[in-house]
Amino acid sequence: MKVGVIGCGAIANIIIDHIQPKDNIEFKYFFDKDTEKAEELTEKTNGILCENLSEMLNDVDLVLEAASQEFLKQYGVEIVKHANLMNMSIGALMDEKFRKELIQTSKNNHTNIYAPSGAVIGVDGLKAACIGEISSLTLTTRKSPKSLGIETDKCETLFKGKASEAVVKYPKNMNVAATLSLSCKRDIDVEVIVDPSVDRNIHEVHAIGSFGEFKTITCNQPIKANPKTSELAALSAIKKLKSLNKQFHVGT
Ligand SMILES: NC(=O)C1=CN([C@@H]2O[C@H](COP(=O)(O)OP(=O)(O)OC[C@H]3O[C@@H](n4cnc5c(N)ncnc54)[C@H](OP(=O)(O)O)[C@@H]3O)[C@@H](O)[C@H]2O)C=CC1
Ligand SMILES: O=C([O-])CC(=O)C(=O)O
Repeated sequence: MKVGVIGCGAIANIIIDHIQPKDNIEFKYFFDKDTEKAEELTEKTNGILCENLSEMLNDVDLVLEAASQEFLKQYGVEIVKHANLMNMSIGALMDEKFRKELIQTSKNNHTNIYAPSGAVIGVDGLKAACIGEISSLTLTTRKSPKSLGIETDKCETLFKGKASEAVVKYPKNMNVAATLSLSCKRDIDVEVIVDPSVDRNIHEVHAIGSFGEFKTITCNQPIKANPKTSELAALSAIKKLKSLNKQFHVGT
């Protein structure tokens, strides 16, 4: 599988460091608006540096988007006309008009869109549970001021509302709210808490439905290069990428 990478920051670096020759995944093209970051990955992989997206589109099986919601909204539809898409900035897909256009275009062009579970556990169980009725589904995210990009010494709720609003207000911190929402086709209830006493990115999910009830707490190790982002997000993409070459699939 030949892959083009858009966004050569924290997630892309972890992914590339973990993929081995036996995985049969070739990271070939790299683009980032920060050219130095793209150059670093190009050198590391002996790949090709791109000045724009179109330079890679006709020669890749899959584009890995690890850039931003803004990029995905602007170029996602163009990508799925040519190649499969793995997108990390899933918050962009809470925009229904964009999501429908993206999915319809991928259908028309026989390409696929993969959104890894990202920085939250339990998406597998939630997808299964949603076959039945879900009566309540909430996400409480607790992050340090550094992770949220603010300065404060007070622990307080910064936001309470729907996932669709959270991904707009916190585009670099609340993609998990979109993953949970889209995995069960509802705009879930979200609370964002800034807590100076934590050094992890913590996501608590509480689901109640006809299946029963579950509570999960993911205490994520932030990535040093970008404390907004948790290591698990990159690891979930690695697992998903590797699964695309496999015949045996465990879990939903
Ligand atoms: N699904 C999930 O659970 C999670 C998703 N994410 C999301 O994944 C994405 C990548 O995260 P991460 O690797 O930590 O981010 P980083 O900021 O470390 O890396 C992203 C890189 O992409 C570049 N970039 C941003 N917008 C564009 C654009 N329009 N065109 C070209 N390059 C662009 C950035 O440049 P610059 O720095 O100059 O903006 C940066 O170099 C983010 O959107 C993040 O919010 C993160 C964590 C969890
Ligand atoms: O990495 C995390 O903990 C979550 C995150 O940034 C996001 O959902 O965008």
